[in-house]
Amino acid sequence: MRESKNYLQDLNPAQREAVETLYGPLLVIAGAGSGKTKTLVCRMAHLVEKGIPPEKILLLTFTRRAAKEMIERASLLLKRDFHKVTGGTFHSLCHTMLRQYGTLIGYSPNFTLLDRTDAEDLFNLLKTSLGLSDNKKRFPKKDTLANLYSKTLNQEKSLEELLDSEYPQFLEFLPEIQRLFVEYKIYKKEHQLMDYDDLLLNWLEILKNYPQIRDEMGKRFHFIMVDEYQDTNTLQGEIIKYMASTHQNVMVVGDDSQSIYRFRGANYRNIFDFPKIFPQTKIIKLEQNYRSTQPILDLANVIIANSKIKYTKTLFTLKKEGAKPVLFRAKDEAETSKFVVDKILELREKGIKLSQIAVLFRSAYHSYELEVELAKRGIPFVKYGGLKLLESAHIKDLLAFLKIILNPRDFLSWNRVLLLMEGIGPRTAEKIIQTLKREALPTSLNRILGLSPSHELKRWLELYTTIKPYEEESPSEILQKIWYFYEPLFQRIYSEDYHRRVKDLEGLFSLVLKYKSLDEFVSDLLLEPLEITELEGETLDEDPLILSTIHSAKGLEWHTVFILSLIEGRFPSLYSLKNTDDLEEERRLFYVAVTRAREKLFLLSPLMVYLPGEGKTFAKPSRFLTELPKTLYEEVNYTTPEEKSSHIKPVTENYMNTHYSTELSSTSSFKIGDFVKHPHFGEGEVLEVMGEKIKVNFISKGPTILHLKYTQLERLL
Ligand SMILES: Nc1ncnc2c1ncn2[C@@H]1O[C@H](COP(=O)(O)OP(=O)(O)OP(=O)(O)O)[C@@H](O)[C@H]1O
Repeated sequence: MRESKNYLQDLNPAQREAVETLYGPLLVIAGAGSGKTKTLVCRMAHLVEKGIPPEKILLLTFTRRAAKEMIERASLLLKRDFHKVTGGTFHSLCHTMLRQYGTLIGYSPNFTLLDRTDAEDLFNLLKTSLGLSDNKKRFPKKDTLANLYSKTLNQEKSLEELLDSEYPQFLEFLPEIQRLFVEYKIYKKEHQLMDYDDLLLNWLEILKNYPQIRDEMGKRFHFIMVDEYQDTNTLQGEIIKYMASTHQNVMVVGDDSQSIYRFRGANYRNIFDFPKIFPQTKIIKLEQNYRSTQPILDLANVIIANSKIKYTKTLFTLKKEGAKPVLFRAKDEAETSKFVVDKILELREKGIKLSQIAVLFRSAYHSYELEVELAKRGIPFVKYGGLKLLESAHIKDLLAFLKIILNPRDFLSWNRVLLLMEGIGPRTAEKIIQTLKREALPTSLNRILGLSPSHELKRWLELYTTIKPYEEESPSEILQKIWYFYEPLFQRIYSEDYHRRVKDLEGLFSLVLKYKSLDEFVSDLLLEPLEITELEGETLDEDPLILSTIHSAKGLEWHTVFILSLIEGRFPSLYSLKNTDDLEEERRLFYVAVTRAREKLFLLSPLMVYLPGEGKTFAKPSRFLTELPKTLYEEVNYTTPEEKSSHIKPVTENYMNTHYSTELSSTSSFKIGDFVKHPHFGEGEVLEVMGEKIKVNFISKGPTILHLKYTQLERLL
């Protein structure tokens, strides 16, 4: 919805108060769909209307795209240019500031950013050089080490405490891990590298130790606004404290019930601690929801009412009418997919655009079955939240080339680049790197060429020494040159699927055209990794249906929302079941999913799912479903349109229970002597039937007791 010129009059009293409170600390607790984005946009416009120059405003958001959109909306509102507002993520702010002020702590302006996999590779490298990978087979792997390191910084826990609670099997390696972490820090500093956490840590260090920088920041950004405050981490909370210390003009907006990034270090307590850091804080709650109908909100309110710590708020709406959310418990995922696709087609016939419908899920793989069905029935869709572009090897290759152009001392990237070349293995790569460490290019050119006869190395070094990233060449010209060199290597290395991969590269080539500096291009790619779908840009006849993980659906809304796989072990996810805090986060995730729907909500919970190694297995309905009073939703039975003309019928008794028990009794009708087949253990003979349990003598593993409820056996004779 576009704001009108009389934007203040469009606001409700709470929103208006938030917009008109310009000075001092302000905490806005905004329920889902209560107009927090609208409030931020209007406040930004109001600041400028009151004479504040846009360059004095800092807007921190969860994604760069969100900041850009808000700034555009504010400028439309006042019909004024807002491009001087500084908007972006915490990481991008810190990155910009460190390029400018990093020299204070020993970093040159062209330091290199390490993404997560680079950080893991560095751990591997150091592990080998410290001799920790050879003898100690059970030493933690590189991803565990990177994860642990990041957690020690973000969770205010010592390494020992973290190991004790999460990886007790590695406690015996405490001194070695500690040493590794020290080496990791030294290496980064020596080679001008910063990982994602360093961006926050280093900027915070400068803010803490240099009062003159705090003053400078206070003058530069006289008004600070932070969106999605519930998903900031402890370091980000501290950065805000220092950035606003001279004037305290800081507004943060968030919804504690929508905090879903704990697993990445977010600390939802930040929102509760804000008034402690800024004792003058004014708190405003936004509780009127403009998005969903009352029946959807009733469900959402019950879900979150069970949360342990929260700012109590109850969402209400003036949209009282509306259909109750629908629960459908299909026989299996195939039936779920058919149901979802039939409903989507029905909605499309009623005039709802596909792009106004979203299918949400906890993990990207939950939609695989549905994707097949959609493809079969010719429904166009895009999927968000899957693989990030940066995780694909070919993009990492290209980035490595760009990174060594920007920072010749980025030896991690040198290593990747060298290993791509024919005739160069790890030992030669190491020799070349040692030479480069002693003597930079082009002086060391002949010495390096003497280390390997590889033609590709020769071609690369000749090209490398001619590229001048900080002078006349544009980022797109540089990328073209690299591609010219890399293309034959790319076709050789990825010979099986380079046709598919080349599509991502095409996207990258169109993206680079927008950039004037190579440094900015590389930093942006690393700071906000694009999803593959964002680059595909295929032209379709019709806007596609949205498939998305719930994390990627944050902040968005659709006419109709389907939520898949509401079963134990999937949603809530398996890893969360042991820990109350993780389980709480899953609940909030469910709340986020439900509150994305404007008019219609479908909850899907199949009775059986396919588990690798287990075959088809009975599924337990999600605890989030069983907690809900039955009056809040309508459970439906379903037969496909081919089977019946009226395809949805309300269920009179509890469909799930009856259906479930019939399946059970039919499976328990085995008798002694039956030959059966198990998807994992293979064939065997029934020795004993004990109620819901059965004892089978498998050819592969001998007598085994199985629980019929959780296993799938097929009778062979
Ligand atoms: N005062 C208002 N009058 C009419 N519509 C409003 C008002 N405030 C917000 N809306 C509408 O409500 C919807 C939700 O608003 P918005 O996206 O700003 O919510 P949000 O708080 O950011 O949601 P969430 O946190 O759930 O993502 C939008 O369509 C917006 O235009």
